[in-house]
Amino acid sequence: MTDSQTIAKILTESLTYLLKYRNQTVVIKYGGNAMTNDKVKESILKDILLLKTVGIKVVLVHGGGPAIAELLDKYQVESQFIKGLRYTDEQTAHLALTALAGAVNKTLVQDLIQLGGNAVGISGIDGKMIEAQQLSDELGYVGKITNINPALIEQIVSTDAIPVIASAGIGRDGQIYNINADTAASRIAGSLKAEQFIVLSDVRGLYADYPDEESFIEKIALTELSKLVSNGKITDGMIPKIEAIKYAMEEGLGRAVLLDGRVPNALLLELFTDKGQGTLITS
Ligand SMILES: Nc1ncnc2c1ncn2[C@@H]1O[C@H](COP(=O)(O)OP(=O)(O)O)[C@@H](O)[C@H]1O
Ligand SMILES: CC(=O)N[C@@H](CCC(=O)OP(=O)(O)O)C(=O)O
Repeated sequence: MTDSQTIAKILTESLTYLLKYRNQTVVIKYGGNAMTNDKVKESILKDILLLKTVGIKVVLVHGGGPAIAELLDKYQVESQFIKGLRYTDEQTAHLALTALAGAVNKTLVQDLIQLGGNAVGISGIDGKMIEAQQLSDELGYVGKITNINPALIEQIVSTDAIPVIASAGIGRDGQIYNINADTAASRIAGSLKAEQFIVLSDVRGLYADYPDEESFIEKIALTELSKLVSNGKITDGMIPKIEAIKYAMEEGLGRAVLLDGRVPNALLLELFTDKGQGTLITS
């Protein structure tokens, strides 16, 4: 078969999937660790643009842990994580917002536009999209999400632009909170009643005994997941991801996928082929 015949065959075969996902909402959480390599980032953003171009309602929610860490370092502010969440004092809250809603958010928008698409960058503060209150005294200004107002996201989705959302929240009193991006993304996916929630990270997916390759999990149901959590097999940054997915599933989310953003075209392979790539979590 010639190259062009192969391309035509692939396009024809993808028709089933294109029809399946057209007009469906797909929320993608893009973690900061899968942003640090420019090639990986370009591949992810190209996939996201392709999804939008074929009529999928794509919503991008991003983190930026490494960018926050870099800014904190610059200002010599020490940072510590408690169960995967960053202790956030006033200065940390300010710098986290500066990094996430500033450079990270706007660079993603810039990149999507440079690649030929369109995007609108906002944070959870805009339009009171993510309402929050203090999660605990222990964590300072880390927010617990009390409500999601999805109207602004829906408005952007109805245009040619992809909403690019930085995780931050606002209290009733106007206090700004630092919100873990996995939590923000899963709650947004739940509130939009998304058909797919995809978490892009720098790990292949979920392991029953991380990092033992043999223990990689292709598919797991929510009930089994709870057992892994209580057995202490999920640690660090994986804790908020799993907690977030569990919560969103209790709210009605049907399935979520933990995907390795470092794999070229991971999103296309996941959505447009039979063979899933990462770990599929079902409700
Ligand atoms: N059971 C597990 N399976 C997979 N990863 C795990 C597990 N437990 C802990 N982790 C850690 O969670 C990390 C992913 O979370 P994180 O670094 O916060 O990603 P991101 O910045 O993309 O949100 C992995 O790189 C791994 O070190
Ligand atoms: C409360 C809390 O931990 N907030 C996170 C927000 C960014 C984030 O979640 O970024 P990743 O997705 O890259 O990890 C933080 O300060 O790092």
